[in-house]
Amino acid sequence: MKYVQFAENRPFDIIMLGRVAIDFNPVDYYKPLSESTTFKKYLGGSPANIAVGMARLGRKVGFLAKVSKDQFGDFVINYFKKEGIDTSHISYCTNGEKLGLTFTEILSETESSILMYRNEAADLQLSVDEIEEDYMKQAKAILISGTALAQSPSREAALKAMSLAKKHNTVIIFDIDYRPYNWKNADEIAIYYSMVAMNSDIILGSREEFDLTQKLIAPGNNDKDTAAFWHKHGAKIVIIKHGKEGSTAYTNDGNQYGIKPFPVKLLKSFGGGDGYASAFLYGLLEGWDMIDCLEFGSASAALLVASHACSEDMPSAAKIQEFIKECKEKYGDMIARV
Ligand SMILES: Nc1ncnc2c1ncn2[C@@H]1O[C@H](COP(=O)(O)OP(=O)(O)OP(=O)(O)O)[C@@H](O)[C@H]1O
Ligand SMILES: O=C(O)C[C@@H](O)[C@H](O)C(=O)CO
Repeated sequence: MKYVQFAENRPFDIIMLGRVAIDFNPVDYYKPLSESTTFKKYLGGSPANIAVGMARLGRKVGFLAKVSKDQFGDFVINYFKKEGIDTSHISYCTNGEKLGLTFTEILSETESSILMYRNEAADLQLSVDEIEEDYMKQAKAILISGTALAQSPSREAALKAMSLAKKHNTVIIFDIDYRPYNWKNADEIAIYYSMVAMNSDIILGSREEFDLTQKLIAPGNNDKDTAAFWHKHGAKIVIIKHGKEGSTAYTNDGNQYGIKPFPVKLLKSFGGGDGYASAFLYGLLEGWDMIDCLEFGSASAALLVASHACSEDMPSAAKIQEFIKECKEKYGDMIARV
């Protein structure tokens, strides 16, 4: 075992559970959203973007979700199919719930934000009935996105998937992925985030996301204490991201590995985390050393924050390799060992 033990001979490398949405990113950017008139439509939602990223890196990906029974729901299913993602466990909502819509505001070369419409969101309608034990044991890993925990019935569906994954030694990855919409209060966030983090092999989040997760059980931790806390509770890899300051992976053998971001011209501040997760997990499944997984993740993240889309611009392995090579030639070694 290098860092985590992936079960061999399973048809799926990873199954994602959580948010699927539609992104509308402005074509006429560098102005407030209130003034933008033209948008480009993309598949969106963090786990959906990660699914596309990993599929483009050649991994076999499945997805557990509900989508709206309309043209946008069809768009998601067709897009996933085109990318080679298994849609056998994606079903349509039956009570008129709609896919969430996300509008990106790109104000300037350094400032961007998102505006989400997620009332009665389709992805939060996933229920325990849709989590089949047989599907969970067909995957090497499952990724649970934190937004799936924001409301029932998706909350219980995520917890059921986690329990079944545990039963079948499917590696559990928790991407905290905090989005304020749909949560009621900070205690609720802390209760459900910590429940999943306690059972996860790999936890990915920003400092703010770890603070939210630990609010009730280990408040006020710094990064090292945070990692030690989750290692004590069973996590094997804890990744703490600090946006353009870079990120650090803490492994449960007591080592830590830091990576700086690759220099790029930022277009939007969203999607970096999704590029990072998909390329990092790809490296881990390939059995690479931690620092190489981080480098790949950081490079994909940089390509994503420099791009217009979060899903459509997910790079191939060759593109990431080429980008790393070019950056190293221009700027020297990116690896910040800490
Ligand atoms: N300005 C930047 N230039 C290059 N890389 C960046 C920049 N900002 C972020 N990144 C990369 O993206 C990674 C993830 O960013 P961040 O810490 O904001 O995660 P996140 O909140 O999960 O992102 P997301 O908005 O996708 O959910 C960073 O660790 C870094 O590698
Ligand atoms: O759904 C979101 O959180 C915002 C989207 O713009 C984007 O697709 C994303 O998920 C980035 O993490």
